[in-house]
Amino acid sequence: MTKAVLGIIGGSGIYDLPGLEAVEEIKVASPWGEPSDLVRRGRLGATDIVFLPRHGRGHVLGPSDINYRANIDVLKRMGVTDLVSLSAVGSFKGDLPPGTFVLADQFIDRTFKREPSFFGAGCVAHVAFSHPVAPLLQKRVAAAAAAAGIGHAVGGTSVCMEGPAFSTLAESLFHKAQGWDLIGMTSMPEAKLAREAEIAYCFVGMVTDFDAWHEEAGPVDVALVMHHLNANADKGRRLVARLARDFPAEHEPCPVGSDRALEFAIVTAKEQRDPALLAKLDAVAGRVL
Ligand SMILES: CSC[C@H]1O[C@H](OP(=O)(O)O)[C@H](O)[C@@H]1O
Ligand SMILES: Nc1ncnc2[nH]cnc12
Repeated sequence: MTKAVLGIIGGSGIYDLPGLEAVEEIKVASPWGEPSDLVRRGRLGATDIVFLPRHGRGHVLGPSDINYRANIDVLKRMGVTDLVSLSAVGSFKGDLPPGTFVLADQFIDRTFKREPSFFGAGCVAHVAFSHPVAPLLQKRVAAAAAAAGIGHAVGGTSVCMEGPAFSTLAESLFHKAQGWDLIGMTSMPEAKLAREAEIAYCFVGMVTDFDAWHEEAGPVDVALVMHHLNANADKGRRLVARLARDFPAEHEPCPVGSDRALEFAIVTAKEQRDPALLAKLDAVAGRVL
């Protein structure tokens, strides 16, 4: 029996959660470096919430500057069992227009400048990741979106680019031609690291634009993103409030194994493991080390 703690990562436009009660701001130290900001712990009704703005307050970090490992590590240290990631995304589908919340459940990783794992030389691990999103958490988020009257779609593939520049027209047409649904800059390696930390993960892509492919809408720029971001941010906060209302007190075991991903993942022989790396893994992998 594990007490559920709901983590929320706020993306562009979501730097706080105004409804949070009994809020404490906590500087959580991480052996993985500096997280994006102080974490804010509080309650929404009966649910414990831990909030972290991905880009930091004032949006000081770009997508390649974020220390994704430190962010996931501090959320784990705060007891987060279930994590909802809010993210502004572009859409490749005419029927997923700006304002739609898309609960994508597959990712394509096209990043190349980020640390993708807590593990490596001295403690090698390979987690299963065929189903990166936790279905029960996703079901709860979808139910909350429906109850809050937020237009949403369940399922889809989101490609994560390095950025920070948006895509060229050729890249956008290429991504669209693959049949992918969304594009963003932050789902990777966030979702991979959440899996390594045995945290159930649900991605909410809040559509702000049609990237560069749409002839009438014209190519994406920050002004367009910001225009839709503010309305999306209010809906994102409403979604979290509705989700927290009925969130179970106990973490629900994940049918795809998000919460026990390390059970058989570590392959380095016990006597060969590097004590310095093991010390850094205390929160993420303490359960199995
Ligand atoms: C401000 S537009 C591009 C920026 O917005 C998205 O951020 P997030 O995923 O944190 O909402 C996108 O990934 C880029 O980082
Ligand atoms: N079109 C786009 N490409 C990448 N990241 C985004 N975030 C919001 N819109 C985006």
